[in-house]
Amino acid sequence: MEKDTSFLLTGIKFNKKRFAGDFARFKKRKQSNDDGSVDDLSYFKREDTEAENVVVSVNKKRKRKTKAERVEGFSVFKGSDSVPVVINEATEQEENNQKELNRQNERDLRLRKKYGIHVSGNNVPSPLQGFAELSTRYGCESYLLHNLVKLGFKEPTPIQRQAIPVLLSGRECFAKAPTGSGKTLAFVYPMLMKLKQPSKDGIRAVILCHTRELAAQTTRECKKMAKGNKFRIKLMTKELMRNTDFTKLPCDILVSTPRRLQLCICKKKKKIDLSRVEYLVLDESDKLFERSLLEQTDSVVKACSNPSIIRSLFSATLPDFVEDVARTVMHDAVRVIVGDKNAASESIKQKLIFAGSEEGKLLALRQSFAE
Ligand SMILES: Nc1ncnc2c1ncn2[C@@H]1O[C@H](COP(=O)(O)OP(=O)(O)OP(=O)(O)O)[C@@H](O)[C@H]1O
Repeated sequence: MEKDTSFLLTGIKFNKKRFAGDFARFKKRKQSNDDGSVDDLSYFKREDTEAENVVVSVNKKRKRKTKAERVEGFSVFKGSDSVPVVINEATEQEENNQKELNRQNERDLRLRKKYGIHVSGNNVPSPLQGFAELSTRYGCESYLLHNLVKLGFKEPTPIQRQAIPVLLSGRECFAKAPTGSGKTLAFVYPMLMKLKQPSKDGIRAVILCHTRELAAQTTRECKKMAKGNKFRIKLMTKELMRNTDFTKLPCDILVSTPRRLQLCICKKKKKIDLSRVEYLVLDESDKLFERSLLEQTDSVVKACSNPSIIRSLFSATLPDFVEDVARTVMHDAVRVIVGDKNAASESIKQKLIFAGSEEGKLLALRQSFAE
């Protein structure tokens, strides 16, 4: 027993003679080890390679540390060391993401400044650099891009740059931009992109306009932009109101004035169902919220009862009371303003003349018209 203990403490004294056969075999094996050609270590080698792969993106300092640890050769520690490396990698990834986000925010700010776009709201999507991004960022179908080319539109207008990404990201929106700045395309394109294909599920989008003329014009624009797809785009005419069984009307997008649509909502029979509407646009919304149209506009907004509806307000001016009323029904809306809020369009020339009196005012006006 004692002998056994000393054997453990002092190590092995190998009797070369007695174990000559084994010794010869052992020696052979040792030589092979020295050559470095033995397969036994291949498992660790493989592990080393894996460890190297893990640290590839980590900085050099950390890489050296891992190598030093590897020299000690304790695979069990190597294994546990890979945990902090992974955690560091995750932190580094987060840092990189944050840096990229900051860079993106700077790019967005620059672009907005360049085009006079002002936004407010949470996480406002980046403005479009060009129409090509409709395809790269949002997978826009080729027929829509083709229509842009046919219409001769090369670059998005400022309101289109910002309002389109907002609506495509499923956000509700207040948009204010001067007359003639391309607001129609800004709300029609995202609508067509989101609706994707015609469907028999009833009316899926409504565009409300304050006059019949504007409704007719918007319908024409909408049809031009949708060319190449079989969307059923209908204008609410007097005839349609009188003779249509709205329960059977094949229609994807309906354009109407609030008054006409309200009458169809209130019909006793064959009335219109707006409960599946996914997109509601109030064009020239400041006019739709005027006293004469407010009640009718309100009944249309209420009839569009789909909880996941996306509502948007487009207008050349955005009075505070319109925004206040609209905010009571809209969720997490983004406000997009091109130019100054409620300022006249830049294309309108303004001049201040000191007239002195009422008479002087008339004189100044006459003179101005004569110029
Ligand atoms: N990206 C674009 N590039 C060139 N022209 C465009 C672009 N987008 C729209 N337009 C054209 O600009 C004109 C004005 O557009 P639109 O009627 O949509 O303006 P709007 O802002 O809705 O004006 P309003 O306030 O009078 O309704 C139209 O003739 C339209 O075809």
